[in-house]
Amino acid sequence: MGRHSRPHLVAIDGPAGSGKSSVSRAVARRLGFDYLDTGAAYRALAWYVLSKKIDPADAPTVIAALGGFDYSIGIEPDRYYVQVGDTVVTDLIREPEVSAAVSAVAHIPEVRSYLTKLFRTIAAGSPRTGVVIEGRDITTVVAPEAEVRILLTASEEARMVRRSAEISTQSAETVAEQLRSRDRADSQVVEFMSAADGVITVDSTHLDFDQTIDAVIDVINTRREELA
Ligand SMILES: Nc1ncnc2c1ncn2[C@@H]1O[C@H](COP(=O)(O)OP(=O)(O)OP(=O)(O)O)[C@@H](O)[C@H]1O
Ligand SMILES: Nc1ccn([C@@H]2O[C@H](COP(=O)(O)O)[C@@H](O)[C@H]2O)c(=O)n1
Repeated sequence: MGRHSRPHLVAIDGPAGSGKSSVSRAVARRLGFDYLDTGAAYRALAWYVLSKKIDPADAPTVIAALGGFDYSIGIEPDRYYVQVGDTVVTDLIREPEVSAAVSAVAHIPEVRSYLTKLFRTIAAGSPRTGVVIEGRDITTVVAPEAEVRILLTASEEARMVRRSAEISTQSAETVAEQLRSRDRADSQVVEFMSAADGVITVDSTHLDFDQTIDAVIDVINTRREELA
């Protein structure tokens, strides 16, 4: 794929466990786009501050630590990795300690503006024709100008069932409570439970994984036709 002036953006937001990462990655693969997981950067920063024994809620110290936060992420759907310095943290950032700490760093406005700039730079540098970028504030803050903006949602019950099917080391109740409390904490700083103006909702509660991918692709195709 040759260089182009600016990749097309598909912005996808939604609550924890709604399928943003898995669906976005599959959609990107189908379209030949790159895929940018923005939650990975918040998680990697949480991992980094924990590794430095910094309290994730100590805003001035977390902000000071941003200078040493050497972050990289793979945006090709089939070459996904997350790295901080020399350490590959792809799996480490999914550990429960990191999930429990991530909302605290995400609450810090300086962290949000720092990472927002980073996401824009990474997306703009994609050599592909488009990037699917997913998170909590992509449709509203990171890329409100995206050609396609989607809120991917599912009932709380469906999200809990899907997430607890993935995690065998914790009880279903623990997984559900962690998901709920992360959504509660995140909702204090970003709006991702309801769609902003111009954002299309895809509710996957009664769709299986492949049907959800098809529903997202349908929204993208319809929007492209409208813009053509
Ligand atoms: N429509 C669907 N039907 C069944 N399972 C699904 C569906 N969509 C996603 N899943 C599964 O739900 C689980 C959670 O999805 P995923 O990790 O992509 O969510 P997420 O929104 O990125 O979560 P988080 O914000 O917590 O990282 C995964 O196991 C995924 O395969
Ligand atoms: N655009 C975003 C993306 C993520 N966050 C914060 O990161 C956490 C982890 O995100 P996952 O998508 O991997 O679950 C999330 O709970 C938020 O605290 C964010 O603030 N904005």
